[in-house]
This record gives sequence, C-alpha cells and structure tokens, in this order.
Amino acid sequence: MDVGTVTLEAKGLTKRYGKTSAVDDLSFAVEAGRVTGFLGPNGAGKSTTMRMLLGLDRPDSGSALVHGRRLAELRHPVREVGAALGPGAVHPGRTAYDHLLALAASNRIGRRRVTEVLDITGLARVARRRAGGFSLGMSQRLSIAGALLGDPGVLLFDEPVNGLDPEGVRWVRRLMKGLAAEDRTVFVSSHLMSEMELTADHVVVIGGGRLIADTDVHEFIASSSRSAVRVSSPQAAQLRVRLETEGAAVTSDAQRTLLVSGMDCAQISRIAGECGAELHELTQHRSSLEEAFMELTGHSVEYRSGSPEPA
Ligand SMILES: Nc1ncnc2c1ncn2[C@@H]1O[C@H](COP(=O)(O)OP(=O)(O)OP(=O)(O)O)[C@@H](O)[C@H]1O
Repeated sequence: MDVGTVTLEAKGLTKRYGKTSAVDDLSFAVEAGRVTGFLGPNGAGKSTTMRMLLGLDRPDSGSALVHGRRLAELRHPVREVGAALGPGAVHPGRTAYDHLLALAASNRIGRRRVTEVLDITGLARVARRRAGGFSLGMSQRLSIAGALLGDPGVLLFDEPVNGLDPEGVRWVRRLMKGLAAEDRTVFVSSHLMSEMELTADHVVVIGGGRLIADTDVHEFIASSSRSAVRVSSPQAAQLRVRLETEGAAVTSDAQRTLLVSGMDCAQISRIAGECGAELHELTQHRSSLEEAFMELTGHSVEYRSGSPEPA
C-alpha cells in the first residue's frame, strides 16, 4: 500500500449519550505509512470515536470507513483491522495462549500466528499463565497481540502505553514505527504528549467531540506561540524597547532576560548589534507537543508521571 493512501475515515461521525454530545460531526482521514496520534483532553470523545471506527458503537449519524467500506461490509474484518482497546477484554481464567487461540480459531487464523504474536509481544514465556494474574503491562501486551493476530493493514491502539514500564514504552514506540514503516495505518490515542512527540508523524486533535487540528506533528508544534527566543543581555531594557518597536512580542522572567517571540535569532542578533546591546545568551526555545496541545485545547494533560526516557 502506498504512503498517503487513506485507509481509515471518519465522515461526519456524531454520537450523543442523553444530553451529552460525545462526538459531534467529526471528519478526518488517516493515511497509511505513518503513525497518527489521536489526541484530546479527557472526555473529548476519543474512545467513542475509536469504538465507532471499529463498529463497536453505532453512530447517530455519519459513518466510519475502512478502505472506503463500512466495517460490516468487510469479509475478514480481523485481517483488515486490528484493535487494542486496552486490557480488560480477556477472560481472567484463560491463559494468554488460549485467549489468542480462541480469537484465532473464530477468525480462521492458524496456531502458528498465535506463537508468532506471542513472540512479537514478548509474552512467549508467560503464554501458559492465566491472564487474570497478569500485570497491567502484560495485559497491554496481550491486547496488542490480539490486534496483530490477523496481520491487518489498519491498526488502532487506545492508550497502548498505559501501565507499561520505560522498556515497554520504548517497545511500543518501536512497534508502532515499525508497523507504519511496513505501510500499515497506525492510529493511536494517548495522553502522553512526550511519547506522542517521539512516535507520531501526524496528529488528529479533538476537543468536545469536534475536530480542532489535523496536521503534521512538527507543524503543530511550530504553530505554538510558545516557541520563543531566550535572550540575556546587560542592556535588556534598552534592547526590549528596540525589539518591540520592530514588532516582536517580548516578556521577561528575570532582570536581564527576555523571551522574544515573532523574531528569529538572526534578527535579534542584528538588532542587538545596532543598538549596542551585548548578548550573553541567545537560545531558541522550541515548544513541546504538550505545550502546543495545552495552548490549543486549554486543558492540562493527565498521566504525566508516566513520561518515558528519550529514545
Ligand atoms: N456509554 C456512555 N454513556 C454515557 N456517556 C458516555 C458513554 N461513553 C462516553 N460517554 C461520554 O461521552 C464523552 C466522551 O467520552 P470518551 O470516553 O469518548 O472520551 P475520551 O476522549 O476517550 O476520554 P478519556 O481521555 O478520559 O478516555 C464524555 O463526556 C463521556 O462521559
């Protein structure tokens, strides 16, 4: 499948629960060959959207399409779309192997693939243990194993790194990137902005059930007004006046330090030279995905404490 091919589409998806509008006329398209992060504050409608994309929830209006068709029209859904909606959908008395075997059998998938996905997800050694005794991280891996079982071209993951340790988080990151590199479609929701910044190529951001951004992750970060240049100078006050006259927005968090937006380092350096201001520091501060997200949605991000180490 070519990169850029749209394989998963939300078209005017709308879902209400009583008076709550969970998803409101939501449209976006997800392309193959890249990781698309699905972001939004708590209650934004991410899980509801994912469930509608998978045919697990019926929209009040609109439609979800996979390869241009409704899921119900696909001949072998599990082989075309895999989903890991988090731990929980496993009988606690069943072993990991038996759980996957039952799933494979009902979808006409051979035993060999069960062994393969146990290997891929690092569960081979615990395959004969009951899933009820699994840690959250192991349960997440089992959920991911289920998604991979049918070797599908389209994969949806709902908060896949919740409960994983740093090694597990890195493993998920490599897995997602690897799946995208095989030209599969990878659509993943997460609250972990630091992780999404490392993993996603593209982001779909929703708030209050509506689309608020559908863009390249780097463009999304660059659009944040929190990108600024930090300037330190003994003549900060004098420099500030000149920078503001030339159109920059300037704030200050210390006596000799300025935070300048709307101008790059070269422009600031030129103006400093012109007004005889010495420069002791000139640093470009790039916004993080989290800052860009918070600016756009006005919401804080949960589960910060799980931030992984850098790659
Ligand atoms: N089965 C349901 N019954 C009633 N209301 C629901 C139901 N499922 C979701 N909602 C409501 O719909 C809205 C969207 O919820 P949803 O779980 O889709 O958001 P989310 O973005 O996945 O949130 P989170 O980040 O907290 O998981 C919320 O207001 C939620 O309370």
